[in-house]
Amino acid sequence: MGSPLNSNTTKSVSDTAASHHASIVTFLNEIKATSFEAMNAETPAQKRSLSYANTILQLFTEVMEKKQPADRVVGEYFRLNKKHGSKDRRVIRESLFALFRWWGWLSKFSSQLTTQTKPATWFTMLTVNARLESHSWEPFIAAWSEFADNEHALTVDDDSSLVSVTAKCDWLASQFPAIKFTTDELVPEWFWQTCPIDNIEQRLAMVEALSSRPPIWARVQNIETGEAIEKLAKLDIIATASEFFSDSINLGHKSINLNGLSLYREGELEIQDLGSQVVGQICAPNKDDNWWDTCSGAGGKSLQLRSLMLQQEKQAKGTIVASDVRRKPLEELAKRAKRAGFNGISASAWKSDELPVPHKHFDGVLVDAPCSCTGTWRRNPDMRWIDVVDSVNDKPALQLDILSRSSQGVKVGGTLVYATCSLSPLENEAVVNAFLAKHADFTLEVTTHPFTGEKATMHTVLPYQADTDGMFVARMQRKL
Ligand SMILES: C[S@@+](CC[C@H](N)C(=O)[O-])C[C@H]1O[C@@H](n2cnc3c(N)ncnc32)[C@H](O)[C@@H]1O
Repeated sequence: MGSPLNSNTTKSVSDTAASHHASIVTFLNEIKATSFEAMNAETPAQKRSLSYANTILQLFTEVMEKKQPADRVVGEYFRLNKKHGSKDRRVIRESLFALFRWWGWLSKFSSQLTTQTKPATWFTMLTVNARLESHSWEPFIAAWSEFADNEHALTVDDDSSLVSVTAKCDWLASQFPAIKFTTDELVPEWFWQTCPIDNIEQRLAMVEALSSRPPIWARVQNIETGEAIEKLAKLDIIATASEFFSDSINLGHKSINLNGLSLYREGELEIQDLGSQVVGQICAPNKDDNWWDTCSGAGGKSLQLRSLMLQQEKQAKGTIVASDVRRKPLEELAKRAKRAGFNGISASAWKSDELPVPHKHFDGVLVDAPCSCTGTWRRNPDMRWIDVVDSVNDKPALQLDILSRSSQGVKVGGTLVYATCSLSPLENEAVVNAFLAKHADFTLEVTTHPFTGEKATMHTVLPYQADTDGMFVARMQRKL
């Protein structure tokens, strides 16, 4: 990766992004103000496609205007609107998330399709969106295309030809020759400012990964991985073992009702992205170690650390203290630990700047710091359009503060691990280097990147290396 640019440049990018966002919200509200009833819907498919178009518009506008996560907005909508069946939900949900995935291109229509009315532009967006994703609800796509009243049919001869972002970009250019499209613009410009990648191939691989969904990754606990795969197969869930960690499985892309799985209810399966699992593997706790997970949230990594101890010995004496400034996630961790039947995990909330644990006490301290979460954009494509450059720039001071305070818990000879799910060197290498500059008693250790085999002191797990979220991890040791 290159080095992030200076604050003047990011300020001008930030101003441009804010004014673009405001004009998009105005555009969406203008469409909302017009009535789709004026469209001449005759067939049942046309009527239903209008209703979908309207719902998707309401939800999309709400996410963009209120800057609230799409998952929360759509979840609340379906909670309040029980009329939708499972097919309706699928069309609405998948179209909505896809709009965010391709918004870097689709948003251009708002200002550059000047020959269309605004509602017709919305139908063009929905049609192109469905084509880019190769969605299968053809009667509704055909209806959207008719309402769009386009000079082009917006069809794809062979869906299998649109497999890469480059192919999609070429198809789009062929449909709209007057508009210029590039693959870089599928993520906001500020991403490239804060996560600069000079190498063109790596840049394209990053866009490709951020424009597709990763599979559901899970960790198997208490039982053998093969046994878990067999139990899932009996329920028609095809799971495959990961080639990297013996307790990891890939559950594919279909959503799963976890509470319907006895494997999950009995604590033998925990959902955890494979990239996130790298962090526990780099911590590599010994069976009788005492670890402190200082930003535990609901404890995804606390559970992993304990599981790694128990894999070494069923009666492993090791312990984990989990801390967070929020109480609710710690309560959730207690439930998950109970479900797994894990003893040895306790909670101690941060209530002030004072350590909630003894000084120089722990064999290992994990700081999974709050961050911009750019590494999780594959799962939350909306975040790239509702977050701003400050979501990166605001974090390093807090991250350094948490890392410095947490480091006091490490005993001499003990391990300190810093991790984020950010792809930005500002939140990663720069924070570790700033910490080391003030803490001569800590030194970096060389570790091996599990996916690439590279040996280095700091690793960024890139989403395209093993079809995961992005993560950063660095391991240090206290010398004095
Ligand atoms: C990246 S998330 C942790 C995810 C978690 N470790 C997991 O594996 O599921 C960061 C966590 O840091 C917590 N946090 C935010 N500010 C904090 C602070 N000043 N001190 C400690 N934790 C903080 C947040 O509440 C959040 O749960």
